[in-house]
This record gives sequence, structure tokens and C-alpha cells, in this order.
Amino acid sequence: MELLPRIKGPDDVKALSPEQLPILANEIRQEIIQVTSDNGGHIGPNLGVVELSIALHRHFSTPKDRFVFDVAHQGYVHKLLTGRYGDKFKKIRSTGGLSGFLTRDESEHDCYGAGHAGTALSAALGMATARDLKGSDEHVVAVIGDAALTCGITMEALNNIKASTKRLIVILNDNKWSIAPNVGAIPGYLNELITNPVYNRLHNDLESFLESVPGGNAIRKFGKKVKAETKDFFSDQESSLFEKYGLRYIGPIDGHDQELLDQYMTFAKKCEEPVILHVLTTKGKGFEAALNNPEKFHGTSPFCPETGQSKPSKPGKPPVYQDVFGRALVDFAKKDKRIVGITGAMPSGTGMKHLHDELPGQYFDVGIAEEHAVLFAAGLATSDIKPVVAIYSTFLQRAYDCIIHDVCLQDLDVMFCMDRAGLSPNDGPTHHGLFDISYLRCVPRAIIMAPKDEDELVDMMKTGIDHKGATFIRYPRGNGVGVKMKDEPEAIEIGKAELLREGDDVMIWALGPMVNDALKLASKISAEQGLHVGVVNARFAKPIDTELLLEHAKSCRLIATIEENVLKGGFGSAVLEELQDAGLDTPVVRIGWPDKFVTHGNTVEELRGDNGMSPQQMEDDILNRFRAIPQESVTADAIRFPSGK
Ligand SMILES: Cc1ncc(C[n+]2csc(CCOP(=O)(O)OP(=O)(O)O)c2C)c(N)n1
Ligand SMILES: CC(=O)[C@@H](O)[C@H](O)COP(=O)(O)O
Ligand SMILES: [Mg+2]
Repeated sequence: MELLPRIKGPDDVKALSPEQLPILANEIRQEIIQVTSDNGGHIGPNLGVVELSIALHRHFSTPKDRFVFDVAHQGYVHKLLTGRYGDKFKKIRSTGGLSGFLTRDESEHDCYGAGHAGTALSAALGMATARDLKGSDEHVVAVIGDAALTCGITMEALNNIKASTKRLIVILNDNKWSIAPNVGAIPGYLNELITNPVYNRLHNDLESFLESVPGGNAIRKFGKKVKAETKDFFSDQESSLFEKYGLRYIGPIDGHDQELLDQYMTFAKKCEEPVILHVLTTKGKGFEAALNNPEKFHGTSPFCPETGQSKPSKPGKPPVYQDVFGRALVDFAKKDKRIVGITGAMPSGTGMKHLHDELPGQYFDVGIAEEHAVLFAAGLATSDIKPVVAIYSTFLQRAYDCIIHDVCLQDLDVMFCMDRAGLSPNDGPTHHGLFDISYLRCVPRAIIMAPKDEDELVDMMKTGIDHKGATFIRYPRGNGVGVKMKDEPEAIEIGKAELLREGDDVMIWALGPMVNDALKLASKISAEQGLHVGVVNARFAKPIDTELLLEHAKSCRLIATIEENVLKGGFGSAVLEELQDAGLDTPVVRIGWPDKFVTHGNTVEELRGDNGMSPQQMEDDILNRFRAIPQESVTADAIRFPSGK
């Protein structure tokens, strides 16, 4: 009988014999490989933390003890060990299945949610401090990756630990990888700790502890030998960066050695000071294809479990927006050496890898450091460099003040390219880019564009590169619409919309790829309802083409807006503001995302249908609103609903 199905929580893990643990580890790996081959997901990070997660559940007991995982993309093993094996896990990241990250409402064992990097240490410190204030005795364990150390918030928390608590356990899961190879000074420093082990300064307590456990003496002797050999490397009083921050540094140890993990976890639990246990793991361990390509298998689409080959997508699909962006950026950067590209540890996801490969001198990966990326760009822009900052819509939320205070207030010339604007269906609420129009529209000097297709994306990049000031281009995850690309991009007049279809009953003002949905809708309503429905490709959420909008507001019975953004403060709100400012009361129906966090699901279409944004729902919204307008020339029964209502 397999072990995994019997594991309902930490007590079941603790009940296993040491001999059973590798069997359990293997079962977990097979389950993760199988399920992610069907659903896609973060297979690499999770295969790397199997033994570590087992050790955590053998030494601590959630929900009383608390685990805080950074990003929480590596929480699949924790979920499998806390009763979520089975149908729910088989649908992880899919409709009705588990979240691909931890969320507080999914399980009592998940004390803290995530999806964005860098939050774990601060949250864990908050929990430890709360414990101290209440006088309770639970353990708090933060699990952070090596790339989490490139994140400023992690360093802010590190700085605060010593002043805040006496007991906090930090597990540094060092696999040398972010999504791409980790960057900056941190990996080099961690490597120093590995190649010249800081060695945990065999204090009496650790030394006597190691004497008391089987095999401990060997570790103790190794430690003394290393200390002797490295004494010139580290003077006694300064052994590691972490100890300067007031944490006891232990490690590095093999994060796949279950026995070693047991010993060091036992020791860490006894520490009456904050401790960081540096474990070395291998991303993708147990699956050859992931070992050979850690970047691809950090977060992957469905694949063949035997070969690791991605499951074939429909032939002839249009290019994905990130690659259109990346290739165009290379072309622009070749023509203008002032152009540089900046990514926050997302070269492949943003398409910046194309610039890295072709013009490495004009490429910068600053790590998981979005605030720094924007400030770095601001500094570059003061010296006649044209920075192009490629950060997902959702991750750019991190750098909001830097956008306002540093780039726009100083009127600096920076172009922001925000991929994943719209839904990231499988990643869910932490990754949907549904707020950027709202959070940017109120910022003076911000110019916000959204292309209707991949060809217009490149035109908007040209527009942003030519413009002297802050421009933001937002576009969705995934494939373009398959239009022919111009040979040479053409800049667009700032604030100029594009009239695609005439109409005087209803004018649909759509933004971004929703323009294509709007054209289909207009044709259908016109054909079925005998209404004259027009479509405008708005192109700009700021500034709006006020002249054209007011012309339509005076000539049409209804203005409809459609956007891939929340309605609150979105593009439709901008249209309302313009009409009000002009003293016009033309009816407006706004179609966009509701004021809620949209869960994860299988597809964009499915989530749209769940949130009132299917084609039929959009059509009904428009007709309902049109029908409610008191108009002598159009009687209510002249409007037949497609469904015959
Ligand atoms: C603020 C933010 N920026 C970027 C990302 C994208 N991202 C997700 S995981 C990851 C790398 C994490 O590396 P590490 O912490 O070392 O964990 P590992 O995947 O190696 O286990 C990145 C950059 C994110 N989730 N949040
Ligand atoms: C966990 C994380 O934030 C990234 O791995 C993210 O899931 C990547 O998203 P894309 O797959 O849309 O690039
Ligand atoms: Mg890592």
C-alpha cells in the first residue's frame, strides 16, 4: 500500500520509520511529476523541496506551528503532507482545484498566502513577534529561496529580526536558481559559504549536540577540520552576513539528506536565538528533464512525463506577446544604443531573454527587485539612456511609489512594458493583471497604452521610445491575434483612438485585445437587432481621445466600454469622467472586471464567463442598457434578445 494516500497531516509523517521516508519521497515526486504533466505548474521548485518538506513536518506540527513559504510556489509537497493528496491535488491550478500557491482559506495548515516573492520573512517575523507578545510557544519557520535574498523586503525583514524576536527559524533553500540563474552579489556570497563553509562555529551547544546524535561526530570532526582550514577566511567573531544580522547561521547542509535534515532541525528547534539553516537543494531533483532545464521547469505548461517534451500546442498559433515584445526591443536597441532593457528576474517570461541573447551589453536583470528596477531606470534616464522596464502588471504593483515619486514627478523618460495585463488563469488572483489601468491612470504625466494586437504592440513601443516621458504599455499573457506585422513600426499620435466601425445607436469603445471581441459583438448585434453599432479601438487609457469620444457621445444613444481591468477606476471610469466634464449625460454601460479577487481556473474564457464577461453576457449588458434608455424611436419590443427572451 502506498504511503502517501495515508498521510493526512504531520502526525502521520512523524509516525513513519526512517526507512519509509525515501519511499514517501519517491511517491511524492511521482505524484508531482504526474499531476504537473497534466496541469502544468511549478514542478522544478517542488521536486527540490521534497526531503525538506518531509523534515519540516517531522519536526513541527502545523497548524500550531507555522510555516511561511516565500512565493509559495514550492508548497505542493506541504499540501500533499497535509491531507490534500487526491482529486483536489490532481486539479491544482485548475478550476475547482487547489491553488498553485498557499492561501489562508484553503487549509488550516496554510497560515499565510503568497504568490509574490519576498514576503515570507517579514510575515514570519510578525507571527513570531505576536507569539512573543502573547507568550505562546509555537514555532515559526520561514522557507525562503536563494533568489528571495535579491528582494529588498527580505533584507528589510532581516534587518529587523534581532530587534524583534528571540525565536525564529529561517530555512534558506539554496538551489542557485531564481526562474533563470540567480543574479547579483548574493549567489556569489552564498557560494562562498558553500565552498569555504562558514561552518557553524562549533559552539559548545552544537558540538555537544552533534556528539549526542548518531553520525554527529563525523559532522563535528568535519566542522573542526573546516574551521581550521578556513580560519583565515573568517575570523571567529565574523562568520557570516547572517550573523551580522543577529541570526545564528548553520550550514550549508545537503537539503536532500533526510538524516542530516533531521539532526539540524532538531538543533534549530532548541536554539534560543533566531537561526538560519542554509540547505543546498537541486531544483527538479528526480526528473531528468527538469534537472537539464531548470528555467523551463520552474513553471511549465503541460508536458509528457516520460520525456519532458511540452505538449504540442495547436499548429500555426500566433506568436506570444512576450516574444513579439522581446524581438522588437532587440530591433529598437540595435538602432539606438541608448535603449537598455531591465527585468526583475523574469527574462523568459517578459521576452527580455531576446535582448540578453543578442545585446547583453544593453540588458540588465536586477533580480526580484521591482522597486530597484524602476529606480535604476530613473537614474539611467537622467543620463540620456532610454530604459525599457519589462515587469508583469501584477509585479509592477510593488514599485508604485517609485513610478510616482521618481519617474513621473521628475518627468523622466522611461518606458514600461507590462505583460500579463489581464488574466493569468492558472496562477490566479496574485498574478491577474487587472489593476494597472486604475493604479496608473491617476498618476500625472503617465501615458497608458493597450494594443489591440501584436502589430500594434510594436507601434506602441515605437510611440513610447519616441516619447520623452513615462509611457506604459499593457498587454496580455499568451498568443497574439495573428495579424500581419508591418515591416516598419509606426508611432501613434499620443491620445489618438482608431475608429474601426461606424455606428450611431451604440458605439463600443474597447481597449486592448478586447477590441476584437467588440468587433464580433458589433456585427452580431447589428445583424440580429438591426442596430447600428460601431467600434473604436481606444488605444489609450490615458490620455483618452476626448474629441472623438465627445463626438460619439453627442451622436449616439449609448456608449459601451470594454476593458481587461477592474471597473473601479478603469478605462470605463475615464470615459464617464470625460463625459461628465463635458456636461454630457449620454448613457454609458461599462464592461470590465468586478470589484473582487478573481480566482484561478483553466482558461480565460471560463473565468470571463464566471464574472459576467462572456460574449453573451457582454451582449446582454449592452442590450439591457440600450433597452432601458427612454427613446421614442426604439420601442422595448424592437429589441429581441438572442435567446428569444
Ligand atoms: C514580486 C515578484 N517578482 C517576481 C516573481 C516571479 N517569480 C516567481 S518565483 C521566482 C524565483 C524564486 O526563486 P527562489 O526564491 O530562489 O525560489 P526557487 O524557485 O528557486 O525555489 C520569481 C522571480 C514573483 N513571484 N514575485
Ligand atoms: C511563481 C511565479 O510568480 C512565476 O513562476 C509565475 O507563475 C510565472 O508566470 P508565467 O507562467 O505567466 O510567466
Ligand atoms: Mg532558488
